[in-house]
Amino acid sequence: MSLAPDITECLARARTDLRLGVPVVLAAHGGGALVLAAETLTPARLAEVQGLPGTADLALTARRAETLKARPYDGDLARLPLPKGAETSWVRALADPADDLRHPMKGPLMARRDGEAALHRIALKLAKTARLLPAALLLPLDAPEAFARNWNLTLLAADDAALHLDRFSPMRPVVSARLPIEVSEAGRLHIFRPEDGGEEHYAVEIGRPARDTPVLARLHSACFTGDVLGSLKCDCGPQLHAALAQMGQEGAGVLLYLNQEGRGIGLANKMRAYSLQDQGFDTVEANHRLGFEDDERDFRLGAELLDRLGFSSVRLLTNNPRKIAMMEKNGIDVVDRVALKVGENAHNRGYLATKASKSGHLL
Ligand SMILES: Nc1nc2c(ncn2[C@@H]2O[C@H](COP(=O)(O)OP(=O)(O)OP(=O)(O)O)[C@@H](O)[C@H]2O)c(=O)[nH]1
Ligand SMILES: [Zn+2]
Repeated sequence: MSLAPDITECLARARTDLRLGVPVVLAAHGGGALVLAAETLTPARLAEVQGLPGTADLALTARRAETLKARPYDGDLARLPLPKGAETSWVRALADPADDLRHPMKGPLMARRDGEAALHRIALKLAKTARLLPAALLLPLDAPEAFARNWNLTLLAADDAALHLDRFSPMRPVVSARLPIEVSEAGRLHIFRPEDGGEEHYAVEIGRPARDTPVLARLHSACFTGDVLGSLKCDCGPQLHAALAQMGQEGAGVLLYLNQEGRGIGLANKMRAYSLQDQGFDTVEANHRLGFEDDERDFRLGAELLDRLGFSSVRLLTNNPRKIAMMEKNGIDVVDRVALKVGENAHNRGYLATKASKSGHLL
């Protein structure tokens, strides 16, 4: 047992560093890279990078690259060499689609074909899991360990980082307590905390659901705008309340409140997507223009929490077939799908139609 942080803990530190604008260092066999998140890049740090030997690359996801008409030669990402004397505004304009329509001509952008993209891939995953824009600046380093030590930067072994970024973090129960709520006086709230320092997630148990029969269950992804503010742009608020009400009526159920805001891109990025939707893009196109996939959520989480609570089979309240498939794949038997069609209005009609036509939601 060592007092030093392990790779999971170093990854958590790295995410915090990137959110602050502090660079991190990736070490690979025979070299490495300095990584800075595009969203938090400052002119001072960019100038430091430009004063170092070598040329930095801006790594963008293939989704963002396609919008910018840059070739994603690496398949899932593109590497764009930082032009000499480029300012943070160049990086920002490529990373953030806010001004795409006002200033469409950003290119021609010549993506790199030579060299390796493994470190760039790790950097983009780090930026995504830090809930930042998925774009990062990488400068090759000959001696990453010495560089990190010299500048007091978080150092990550690239192989370990790649492995752990794809791994699902175990969830630990923290506490549970009685919580009488409107739909049922017999409510109980459980708090779970992931070992990787990520967001906590919650489970609301209604009544005393038996563990040996299928439980009425809802996997609800956090939506601050819908759940709390009553936003009319989506159906989340009405779905949350209808699910709880049905559990109250039946006297038993479990609602998982998963902190995967904005289908896993975070609230700031969701608001960026809303801003793009005001420019005429639908919910899926907006995610793509930002550089994200349609849905960045990991539903292994829901299965893990149900398992932790002792449930192995559910009647799932959802219109999303992916949720059903992920439950089945991860050992939870979905004996029934219970449709949850509530809250359609003039503002969210297009959004619901897009979810049905592009994301396969059941009507
Ligand atoms: N990125 C993005 N996320 C959105 C948008 N509108 C709503 N969301 C998020 O979408 C998620 C909706 O989650 P769920 O309620 O689980 O909905 P679902 O996947 O459609 O599945 P069911 O409701 O079970 O049918 C929440 O995390 C919302 O914050 C949007 O336009 N863009
Ligand atoms: Zn919502």
